[in-house]
Amino acid sequence: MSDDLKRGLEGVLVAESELSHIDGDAGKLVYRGYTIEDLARNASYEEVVYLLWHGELPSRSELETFEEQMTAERTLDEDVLDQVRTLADADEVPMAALRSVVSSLSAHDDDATFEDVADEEANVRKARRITSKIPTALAAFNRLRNGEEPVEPREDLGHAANFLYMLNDEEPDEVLAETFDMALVLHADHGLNASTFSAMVTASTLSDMHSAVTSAIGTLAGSLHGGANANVMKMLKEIDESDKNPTKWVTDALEEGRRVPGFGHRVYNVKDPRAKILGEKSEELGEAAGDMKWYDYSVAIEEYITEEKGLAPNVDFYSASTYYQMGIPVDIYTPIFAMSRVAGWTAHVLEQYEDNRLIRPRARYVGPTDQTFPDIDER
Ligand SMILES: CC(=O)SCCNC(=O)CCNC(=O)[C@H](O)C(C)(C)COP(=O)(O)OP(=O)(O)OC[C@H]1O[C@@H](n2cnc3c(N)ncnc32)[C@H](O)[C@@H]1OP(=O)(O)O
Ligand SMILES: O=C([O-])CC(=O)C(=O)O
Repeated sequence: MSDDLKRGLEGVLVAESELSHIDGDAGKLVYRGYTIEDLARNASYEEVVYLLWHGELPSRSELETFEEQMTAERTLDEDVLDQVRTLADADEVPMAALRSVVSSLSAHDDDATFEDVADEEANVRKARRITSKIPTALAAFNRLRNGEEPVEPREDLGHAANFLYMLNDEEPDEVLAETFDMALVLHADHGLNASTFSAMVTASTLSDMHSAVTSAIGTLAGSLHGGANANVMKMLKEIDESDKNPTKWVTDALEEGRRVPGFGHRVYNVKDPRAKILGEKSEELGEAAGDMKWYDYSVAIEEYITEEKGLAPNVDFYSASTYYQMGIPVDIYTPIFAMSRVAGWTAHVLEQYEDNRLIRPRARYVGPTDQTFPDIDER
């Protein structure tokens, strides 16, 4: 047993996985051997989900069947919708609302059990239901907190387009639907990131799929992980409202010891390939709107931080200005990340159950030893 301390488990190999691979020096990401660039350009989110869960890309007929199965699970049970309403009325934080709702989905899932948690077919069905229902719950939550009634899912729209439709009560145009679909593809999996690892730890105790996804949502919410996308947009807006240019604002922030959201990564030593693709999308959206402000601020910050700190943008940096220009509310950026990443979480949970070993590391004890228990009146 080694006594080397690996803080944050940095670089520690804890599992074998066939799902995704990151080459942090080359800035390359693949899902099951397909490059992220190829998938972003050619695959729909549904195709990527199928790839992650079933090991290969679907044929046309397999995809049709899969899309029908996903579509059939979109509707929320009335009780769950009531819970969404209650959370919206309480003005709950969107990630917390999502965490609570996903947890309670098990109450209405016939496959939910703590008995036979590793049943693969049941787990794929549960993963399908959770993945299909998250967009409905999130769109309904956003509408209800704004005093609007939820919009029923449509069967003739894909996963991405249907979400935007339910969010806005308006069918998105092709550019918006395709951009959003691509964003979902880009966020679907990413090795053993913290939230995925969290899901795996939960599954490794032979707890169930709903618990694993609930753990993962809680983990994604933090500002060092998925929560950074909303913080990037808050920063861009703060810059816009200040009398400083982006470079000055960031210089001051760094001098105050603040971290700049959307920069740095545990695995990438170069620019995240997803940030490159999202940066292009952000630029295209700016050009289409005739307003390059958000993209220009982002580029100025990227140039400065790369030069000054040697840090490159991660996925959260350009997703922020992309979503903003699509009219998506800032505080649901991280729930949208979850809406996509649920594919990866559940795929890793399936892998974990397949070859399970309890995940249980150790801490080096540095506390006091040999203490004598004092009587309560002597403390
Ligand atoms: C989807 C995702 O989860 S992508 C990541 C999203 N998170 C963010 O964008 C938040 C900002 N980024 C960060 O906080 C970090 O880069 C992390 C958490 C992502 C990675 O952190 P780690 O691998 O633990 O690197 P670590 O925190 O040791 O940083 C190394 C050095 O770079 C600095 N650094 C890293 N990121 C940043 C940043 N965004 N702004 C300023 N300095 C930074 C650290 O201060 C540290 O400097 P030091 O050695 O002088 O103390
Ligand atoms: O891999 C990580 O540590 C964080 C990340 O980029 C992701 O989860 O997409």
